[in-house]
Formats: sequence, structure tokens, C-alpha cells
Amino acid sequence: MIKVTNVHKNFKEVKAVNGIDLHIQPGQYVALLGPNGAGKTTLVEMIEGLQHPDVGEIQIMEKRWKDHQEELHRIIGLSLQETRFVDKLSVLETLRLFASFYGLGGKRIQEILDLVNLEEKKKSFVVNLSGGQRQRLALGIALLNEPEILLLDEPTTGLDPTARREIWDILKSLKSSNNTTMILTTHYMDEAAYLCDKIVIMDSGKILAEGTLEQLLSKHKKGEVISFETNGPIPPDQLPGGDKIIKSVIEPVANKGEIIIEDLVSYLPSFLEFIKNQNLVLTSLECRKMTLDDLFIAMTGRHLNQ
Ligand SMILES: Nc1ncnc2c1ncn2[C@@H]1O[C@H](COP(=O)(O)OP(=O)(O)OP(=O)(O)O)[C@@H](O)[C@H]1O
Repeated sequence: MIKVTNVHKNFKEVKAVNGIDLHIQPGQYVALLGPNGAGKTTLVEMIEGLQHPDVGEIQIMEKRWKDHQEELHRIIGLSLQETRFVDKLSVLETLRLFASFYGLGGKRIQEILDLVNLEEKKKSFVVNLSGGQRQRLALGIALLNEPEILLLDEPTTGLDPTARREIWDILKSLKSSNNTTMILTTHYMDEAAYLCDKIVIMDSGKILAEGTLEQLLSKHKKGEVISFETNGPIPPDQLPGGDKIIKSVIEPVANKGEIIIEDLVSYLPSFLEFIKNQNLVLTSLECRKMTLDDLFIAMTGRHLNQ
């Protein structure tokens, strides 16, 4: 459905997208997950035809933007990171305006109001909508034309958990009813894990890993995490069992750290002994299985949301 081949995009010296290959199958929901500046928006905007690669090629249903602009506009629905509406138009008037671009009538507008659950708000001015309602309106506009491909740039950033859940429910229902193909960018690993069949982890313009959640986590199959805080500074270079550690992140000033190890049961006693020998007291200790964020730390040494 979407084929991205060796795509590069630079902004002066910044390599925003630095050699990306990506294949997306029909009906797949794909999350581009990564921290600020990873290159997610730039990649999505190139797939949307809003920006053009310096190097490489993007094909959508075997078509390129330069030869098939009109056709591709009909196939794709998109919602940008920040959608600007006309504040003094109502929800209904806004939908009518966008529907007119596609020659769509009242029936489709009503379907969209029901789908994104804005019937009760249809007479409200857009300026008076909550963040979640605005995002649902943006999603509704993206869906007006029944697009085969939906591209959403951070559809739930800044929303509270209930508002996020409402967007998730709409996207889930769309998947089962329409077989839509979707790419969304997000900072939230729970969003990627809940909604998407395929997760693409990006950093510094590159893909670090891709696959289903299970595939990604099984790359570090035995990975488990010790997360701890102490009453004093931890000397990071003296942690025991160096060869058993997949990755450690120690924050000396905050007196806290995380260690990703292969085998928790065999490692934990030596860690506790180390804490005792350093005359430290554990003020908190948590052991758990790896999450996507831990996987990101294992790959980059940083948290996803930093
Ligand atoms: N128009 C532009 N001009 C100059 N630099 C840009 C431009 N667009 C993006 N960049 C730079 O390219 C890099 C990738 O940015 P991009 O917005 O694609 O990342 P992102 O992963 O979407 O980040 P975020 O999650 O914060 O939206 C960043 O370093 C950014 O500052």
C-alpha cells in the first residue's frame, strides 16, 4: 500500500530523515514512535505529499505524488499536528465547508458527526470546543472522504486519558468496519501498543526497530528491569555483573537509576549486596518486565519521552 525507499530529507545541516525504508500493507495500522525531533512528522509529511524527499522514493498504491496528485489526494485523509479552524464557524458549518471540497452532502456529514461523537456539539463554535473535541473534529474532517489511507500526526498529544480513549475507540472501530490503512505518529507507547499492528521506533531520522509489540520486546526476550532510588549517590561504574547488564541508566544527582538485565533472579542478590556495600539505603525498588520505553532505553540510553 505504501512503499518508502531510501528516503532522506535534510534541513540545512539537520538530517531530519536519514535513509528510511518502510513497507506498509493494506489495512495495517502503523505507529511511528519516537522522541521529539526523531523525524516522524517530516516522514509523514513526505508521505502526505506536503514535503518532498531530497533522495529516495515514496509510492502509494504504486503511484508517486508528482504523477498522480489528484488521485492520491482522494485516497488519503490527513490530520496535521495542529489543525487551525475558523473559530467563528460552528462544528456543522466547518464540516459543511470541508464536505463541499469533495462535493459531499448532508448524509455524510451526519455520519461523521455520529462517528466522532459530536452530534451534541454541532452548533457550538469551534473556538469553544475542548482539546479532545477539536481533535475529534479534525479526525472527522480527515474521514469525510472515506479515505483508504489515514495519516494522523500526534492525534492525542496533550489530551487527557478520557479524550485519548475516545479517539482510540473511533480508530479501532474504523479498523474493523473499513479496513483503513493508517499511519500515526505518537510519543505514547501505550497508544502505539493498543492501536497498531506494527510499531516503528524512530530516532535521529532513522528507524531503530520495527515489528509487532511482541516482536520488538522479544528482541530482548529475557529483558527485565530494576528501577530504584537510594538515599545517596550511586557510583554507576561500580555496578556489579557488567556482562549481565543490557543497559543501565543512573541519574547520580537524583539518586535513582534503572538497570535492564537478562535474568533478574540471578542478578538481584548481587545488586542488593552492592547497595549494602555502598552504605546506601533503597528508598524505592521496582522489578518489572520490559516495556517499549525500556526497549528504547536499551537501544539509545534515553527515555522515549525526553
Ligand atoms: N521546516 C523545517 N526547517 C528546519 N528544520 C526542521 C524543519 N522541520 C523539521 N526540522 C527539524 O528536523 C528534525 C525532525 O523534525 P520532525 O518534526 O520531523 O520530528 P518529530 O519526530 O515529528 O518531532 P515531534 O515529536 O517533536 O513532532 C528536527 O531536528 C527538526 O527541528
